[in-house]
Parts: sequence; C-alpha cells; structure tokens
Amino acid sequence: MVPTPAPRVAIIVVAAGSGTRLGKPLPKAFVELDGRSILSRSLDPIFALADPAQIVVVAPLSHLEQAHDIVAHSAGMASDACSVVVGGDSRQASVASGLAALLPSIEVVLVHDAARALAPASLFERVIAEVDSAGRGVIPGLAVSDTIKRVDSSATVLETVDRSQLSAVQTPQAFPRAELVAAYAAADREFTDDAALIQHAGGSVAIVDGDPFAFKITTPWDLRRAEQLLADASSSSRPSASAPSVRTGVGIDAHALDGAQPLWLAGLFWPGEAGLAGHSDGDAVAHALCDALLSAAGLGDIGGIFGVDDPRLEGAHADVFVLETVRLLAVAGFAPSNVSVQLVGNRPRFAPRKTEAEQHLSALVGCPVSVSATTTDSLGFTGRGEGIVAIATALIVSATRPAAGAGT
Ligand SMILES: Nc1ccn([C@@H]2O[C@H](COP(=O)(O)OP(=O)(O)OP(=O)(O)O)[C@@H](O)[C@H]2O)c(=O)n1
Ligand SMILES: C[C@](O)(CO)[C@H](O)COP(=O)(O)O
Repeated sequence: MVPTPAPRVAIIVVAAGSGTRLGKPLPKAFVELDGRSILSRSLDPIFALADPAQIVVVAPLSHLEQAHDIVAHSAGMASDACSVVVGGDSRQASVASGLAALLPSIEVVLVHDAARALAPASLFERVIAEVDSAGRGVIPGLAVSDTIKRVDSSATVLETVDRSQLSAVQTPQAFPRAELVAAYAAADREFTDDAALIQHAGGSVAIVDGDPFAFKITTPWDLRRAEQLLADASSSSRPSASAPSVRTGVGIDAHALDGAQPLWLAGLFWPGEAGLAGHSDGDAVAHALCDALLSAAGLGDIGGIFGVDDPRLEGAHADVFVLETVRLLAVAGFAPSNVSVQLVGNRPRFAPRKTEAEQHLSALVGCPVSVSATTTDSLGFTGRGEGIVAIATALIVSATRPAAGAGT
C-alpha cells in the first residue's frame, strides 16, 4: 500500500478569538452562520484544495471539544492530517500555538482567520502558488475604495492619505515556514497580522489580489452580510419558490402476452382478454407512467425502486406502484403536473374504456393523465400480437414539501 506523502503545506486556522466586537455570548468561531458555525464554514475551502495540507485549528480552551467535532465532521477521511490546539490571549499568541504543532515536512505555512469564513479556495490556491514562486511571504489585499484621512486624538482631520499606496489586507497569509517560525521566535511585541511580524524581523512580503468574499466577520453587520451572501448563493442554485422549476420525464415498458393471466392495463381489469407476463400484473401503461414520473424527478426507474422479484409485489396492480411513485416525488420536492401515455398493441380495444382509465389513473397520480392506444399495422412483436408496449411522458413541478403534520 503506497503511504500518503507527508504534506508540504500547513494551514493554521486561528479560531480562538472571543469576538467582542460581534457581541455574541460565545466565541465568534462558534457563532452560527446560515445553519453552521463560522469555523465549520471557514474549513470548506481548505478541504476543497487540490493538494492535501496539514490543518491546525487554534481554538479557545472552552470550546476545544466542539472544535474537534467540527474539524472531524469537515475533514471526514482527511482527519488524520488535522489537529486542534489551544489558542492564546492574542491572535499572535494563537498563531504561535499553531506553529508549535507543525509537522517536520512542512515548508510553507498559511495563517488564516476563521472569521474570514467565506474566503474561497481560489484565494488559498493563489497565495500558495505565489509564495512558491516568490520565495517570500505573500498576503492578499484589496484596493481601498474609500478616501482615507489621518486624524488626531481630538478627531481633527490631519491629512488625506494617498490610497493608491494602500491595501486592505486579508488572510490566508502565506510564508516560508523557516522564516515565519524565526520571526515568531524573535517577536518582541504584538502585531495585528503575520506580515507585520515578518517585516519587523527584516523579511519581505508581496501582495496579491484578495477576494471580496474574504472579508472578516467582525461586527453584527458583517455577520448579516455573510448570511445574505450565503442565502443568495443558495437561492441562485435552487428553483425559486415564485418560479417553480419544471421537469419532463419519459418512460417505456413492454410485456409479453400470457393467456394464462388476467389482463390488467391502465389500472383496470379487462375481462376475457389475454393477460401480460410479469412479476406484477404486467400493467405496461402503469409502469411506463411510473418510469416517466421517476425519470423526471431524477429518481431512477421502477425496477430500481421496486425491484423485479419482491414477493410482496407479486401480481401487484397499478395503485401500488403509482401511489408509491407519487410519494417519492413529494419527498424529493416535486408534484406531477400531467402525464401522457400511449399504448401500442392489437388488444384490448381501448377506446370504450379510455375515459374510465384516464379518470382512474388521474385519481391515483393526482394530475391529469391522458391515455391513447394505437397499433403498428401488424409490424413487430406488438403487431404480431406477442405483447404490448406503453410509452409515457410526464411533466412535474417543484413543490414545497408539506409542513410536517400539515395534513400528513
Ligand atoms: N486570542 C485570539 C484572538 C483572535 N484570534 C483569531 O484571529 C482572527 C481575527 O481576529 P478577530 O476578527 O479580531 O477576532 P476576535 O479577536 O475574536 O474579535 P474581537 O477583536 O472583536 O474580540 C479570528 O479568526 C480570531 O478567532 C485567535 O485565534 N485568538
Ligand atoms: C489578520 C487580519 O485579518 C489581516 O487583516 C487582521 O489584522 C486581524 O485583525 P483583528 O483585529 O485581529 O481582527
């Protein structure tokens, strides 16, 4: 068995802050963001990276176990390359705790704020690529769009700063490991980011394009902005409630004639007619209808759902298959809109019971079902009276699921 190569890159995710400015009753990394914790969301792009990395999450002592659970859930199979360590009283102290957990194989270290929970994987890839080519620290930044003033302690404006020389710096910040570890070992004061500490130690840092989604969740307004961005992303990938999505499906079923069996077709019993062979009652119309509905919803087909030899379905009639199919669509968030089935065969004479069959199937499906019949002018196995084929199409629409208990 080929051993997994030791990782070259490590990502330290600092998540041990108290989140004072956010004003929540728990550490910021554990505040819920659209159903999951900020920490959990911050790990999404990291586990999406093409190359595996060592991941060190720095958490508050009070939430160490919860951090372990979040990391294990996010990492899945990759959890062996992850660890959780206790943070310190400052961001810098927390980064130092992360550095102490690095594997010997690590050559490049990224330091990332869990508070920048929406930073995309592309940003991580960008700083990793740049630090490899530049051989020095690399940090992401965005151009400053506001006019920046220098002010004094009495709130008097002193001067306008040339914003063309400014960058709003983000994370992840990437550094050669040896340089970052040495800078931390020599640190004699606190800095607000790792690049400042590297420069204080005489190192050089390059800047690359940041990403608007890598904003730091600091205040309640930032949290609402993050929630809205996630809601927008989710709704754009889901059919909107106001414009339900529409889907079509197709189904076909064929059964050989078996004169020893009674004929059931389109959910009706046909006295005096030769039946159809099959594990169930062989109702090709009902089976094609189910396949059309299932295919429209992307739920497979009648064989995959019901099997072909389930003893409970021996001789089963249309209602068993149709009602279960409609239930599966509802669970998947769809409702049938209409179904059309065409029967191909020499027998039975369908026209006299067309309306009865349509009414019966429409009642089962819960939408209009049209059934027509034709022959092949003696061509093929249906034309020779050896069997019957049914072809169906279905239209379904997205439907909000009934609230639990709402008439269910
Ligand atoms: N002692 C600390 C302080 C901060 N951080 C982390 O550093 C990142 C950036 O810090 P910030 O956004 O300021 O977080 P907080 O310090 O929690 O916020 P506040 O300043 O409002 O208390 C965050 O992901 C935070 O969890 C940390 O790991 N350990
Ligand atoms: C590291 C950082 O996110 C880069 O902009 C920023 O310096 C963190 O500052 P904070 O006061 O710890 O949020």
